[in-house]
Amino acid sequence: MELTVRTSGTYRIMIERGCMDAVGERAGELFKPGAKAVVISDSNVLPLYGKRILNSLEAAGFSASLFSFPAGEESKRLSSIEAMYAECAARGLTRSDFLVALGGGVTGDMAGFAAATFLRGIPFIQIPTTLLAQIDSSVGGKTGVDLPQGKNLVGAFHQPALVLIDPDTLSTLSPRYFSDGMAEAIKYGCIKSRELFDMILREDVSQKIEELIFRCVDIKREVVERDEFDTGERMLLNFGHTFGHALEKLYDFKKLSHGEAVGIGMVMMAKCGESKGITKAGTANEIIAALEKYNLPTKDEMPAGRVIEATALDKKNSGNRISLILLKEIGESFVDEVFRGSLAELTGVL
Ligand SMILES: NC(=O)c1ccc[n+]([C@@H]2O[C@H](COP(=O)([O-])OP(=O)(O)OC[C@H]3O[C@@H](n4cnc5c(N)ncnc54)[C@H](O)[C@@H]3O)[C@@H](O)[C@H]2O)c1
Ligand SMILES: O=C(O)C(=O)C[C@@H](O)[C@H](O)[C@H](O)COP(=O)(O)O
Ligand SMILES: [Zn+2]
Repeated sequence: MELTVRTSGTYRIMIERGCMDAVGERAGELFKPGAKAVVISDSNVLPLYGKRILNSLEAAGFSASLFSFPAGEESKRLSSIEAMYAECAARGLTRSDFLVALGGGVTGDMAGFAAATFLRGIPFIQIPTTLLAQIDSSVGGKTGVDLPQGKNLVGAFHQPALVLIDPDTLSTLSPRYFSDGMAEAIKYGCIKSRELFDMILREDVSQKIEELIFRCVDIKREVVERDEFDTGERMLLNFGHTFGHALEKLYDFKKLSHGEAVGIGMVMMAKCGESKGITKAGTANEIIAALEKYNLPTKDEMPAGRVIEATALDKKNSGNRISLILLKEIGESFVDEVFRGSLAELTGVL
């Protein structure tokens, strides 16, 4: 299966078992013979797949090397980017060379940010190896890192030159991180497709993984093509993230994974919408059922007041107003800008 994304950069997304071994050949269509490549991966993924990527790039005539950082969200910080710059400089990368992000969303977001900023921008390829990265983070060009003050507070838009999605890599992924990706899949159903939501809720998605990836990525492609720089419709992809990101930050990026936090955030937002009569009654319970099917948490003990307070640095704030992503019902979402002060009245609902 294949898709093309037409944004500030136009690029192909391939969804095919084993396609990571074709990275050299595919890169050969984009970069000059002999170009240098630094493959960026984390300490779990590099030993699993690093050599295959290196072999494929070298067989195609590229001069490739591997760079890894300690796995986990806690590594998604500026000091890791500095280490990546040092590696790029040590290898003498120029603007005709490229990076390869091999791993989950943490790897993709950071390698993408290093690529966006080293020499003011060099190209990069995404080879996502988690379900979350395959259905969401590898596409659309949001790159960046967390700060202790909040999630993804530093970053850049930088589209990849190519995305190679190899569903075979999911065979080594832990059940926790498979579930993590399912939270973002549930998000796509919530914001854009009742049919996708029903498939996720009622069918065995492990038997239809390519279809699931294709459907999610195709939704993301459509949204990002219409609003690459996140000024309107793209904010819908942030459903569940306002409270989700706040929770991740409140636990110092340690307790909850991104998907777990977003799942809780989606339930909270659906409850807010129901309490205001905006969201169809019963929607929060439908989301809870979908999350439970994939062993995801549906609530957290963090006091609602603290969660609301921690949304102060959310990027959807503008002056004293914040854009919330709400559902009319499963499959239909919209952006609603409200006064931040009005969030306080939600504490009783959450
Ligand atoms: N840029 C975007 O549009 C976007 C979208 C969604 C999420 N994100 C970001 O993505 C990050 C979460 O991504 P994630 O859930 O992939 O986390 P992750 O990159 O930390 O990967 C999760 C864990 O799985 C391991 N792993 C990865 N692939 C594996 C494989 N095939 N086999 C065995 N282990 C493997 C990793 O080493 C890690 O321990 C968050 O920082 C989030 O903010 C970005
Ligand atoms: O691509 C987008 O746009 C998204 O919002 C996708 C989200 O799933 C993802 O978590 C993204 O990194 C959130 O971005 P942020 O702008 O809220 O930091
Ligand atoms: Zn997300």
